[in-house]
Amino acid sequence: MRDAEQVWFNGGGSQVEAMERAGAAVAREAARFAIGRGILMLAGPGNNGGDAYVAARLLSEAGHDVAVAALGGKTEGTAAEMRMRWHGETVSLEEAVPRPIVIDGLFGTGVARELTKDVKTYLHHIVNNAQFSLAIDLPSGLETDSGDDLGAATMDVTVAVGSLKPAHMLGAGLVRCGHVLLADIGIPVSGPIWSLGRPQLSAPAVDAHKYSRGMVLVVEGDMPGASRLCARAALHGGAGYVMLAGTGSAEAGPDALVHRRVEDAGALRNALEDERIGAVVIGPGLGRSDAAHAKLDAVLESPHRAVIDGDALTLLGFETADRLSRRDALSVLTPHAGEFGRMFEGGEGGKIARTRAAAARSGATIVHKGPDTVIADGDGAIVANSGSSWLSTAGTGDVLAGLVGARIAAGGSAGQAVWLHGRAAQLAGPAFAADDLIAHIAPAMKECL
Ligand SMILES: NC(=O)C1=CN([C@@H]2O[C@H](COP(=O)(O)OP(=O)(O)OC[C@H]3O[C@@H](n4cnc5c(N)ncnc54)[C@H](OP(=O)(O)O)[C@@H]3O)[C@@H](O)[C@H]2O)[C@@H](O)CC1
Ligand SMILES: Nc1ncnc2c1ncn2[C@@H]1O[C@H](COP(=O)(O)OP(=O)(O)O)[C@@H](O)[C@H]1O
Ligand SMILES: [K+]
Repeated sequence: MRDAEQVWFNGGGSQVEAMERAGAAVAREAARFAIGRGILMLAGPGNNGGDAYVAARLLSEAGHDVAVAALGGKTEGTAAEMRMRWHGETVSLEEAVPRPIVIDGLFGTGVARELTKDVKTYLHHIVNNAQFSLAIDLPSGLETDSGDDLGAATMDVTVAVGSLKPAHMLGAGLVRCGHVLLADIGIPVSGPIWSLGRPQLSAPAVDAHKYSRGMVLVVEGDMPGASRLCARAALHGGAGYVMLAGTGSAEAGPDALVHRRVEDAGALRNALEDERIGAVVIGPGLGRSDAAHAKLDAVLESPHRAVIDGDALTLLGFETADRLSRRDALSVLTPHAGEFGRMFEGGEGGKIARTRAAAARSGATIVHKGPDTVIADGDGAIVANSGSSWLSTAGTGDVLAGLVGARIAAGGSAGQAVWLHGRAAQLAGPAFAADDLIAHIAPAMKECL
């Protein structure tokens, strides 16, 4: 957004115009929710405060009862001009009395440090005593690029100005922003970060056969239940043929699953000679023994697309970037936060920046899981909110790994799998077990055809 604004200003766009549009968008949304109730506008010293003064003026002109609570501090440039154009009631933040509607324009993308104790106390008091709260661009005290909480209050609605910022989809932002509305202010925005939308999938071609649909080999581990969840998810994720390679019982269904007896890494290498394999999944329930490590080596040395999950990620540890950058075929890593930390220590910035850096170092696609899943590769990053915190139950990661295997075996993407996984969870409703999620993959897929 900062870059887009700069390009727009360089091309003759004016800051006054941008701020008028931002303030107008905020006023429009606030008016819809205010329905005649008194409004308290919190205005900070920067451009976020500038937007607030514009919105206050427009709402007041439209007949709303508006008071401004201003935070001290030096206001300069366009924001100072907007402050001067406001002629209504103004008090200091300390003097402000809560009103039914609060609009928070203290800080936006320019928040630079923790809110002071005083500012935080006033802000929370006013927001908590309002009937409805709306943040301009970001809840004040939410760090833009990471979603880290520097003292923000929890808002009902946030009006994102011009484009979503990472904090609208990451970390504490998931709770603090409330419902996020996007206001177009006529500044074209493009960049390497997107939010995940519903994918467009197609039914198999008329002349499809099981191998052309995508064949997935799942390496069975010490915990065969995890591997089976993964293999079943691959079957329902659209794969034409799913083989479970290990020593577990073939009696544990489903019958459509092909069991191949694979005792050790040598036998796995033989199985991997099959050129029809579209993707290999290793990691769910794998275990961390030497035998597991040898199987992982066999997969990494194979020419197949690979999904690397769970224990396999921990086995790779800090060697991940080195090992994977030597692979020619696509590798998709699916770590949760703990596994990510065991592979890529430290790193600068928020989750998006750290995941992109890891993808660049390893040459892999990285699905960095959590309520704010970040999918990064050399082209950029996609952020996905699954929309179901019920996913926080054992085994759902195994289901995701199988889905990723099915999608990439069919020439699709990890993003498709993440969307299907999240949507299946929404359709499954509350308190499901990972097994139950699988039955909801097909209905989720139906929405994409
Ligand atoms: N660019 C544009 O034209 C457009 C921008 N737009 C709007 O501008 C917003 C970005 O504005 P911005 O860059 O001025 O930053 P902003 O969020 O107002 O905060 C900076 C001010 O706060 C202060 N401050 C920071 N942290 C603090 C703390 N913890 N405690 C106390 N003070 C603190 C900081 O002071 P300093 O750090 O210098 O001491 C500075 O004075 C953006 O979110 C959108 O709403 C739209 O109008 C569209 C056009
Ligand atoms: N609070 C949450 N909200 C949304 N999705 C979540 C949440 N917690 C976990 N998930 C998702 O659930 C899955 C859990 O995977 P993982 O942690 O590997 O679990 P397991 O290893 O038990 O299968 C991931 O897809 C993750 O993104
Ligand atoms: K704000």
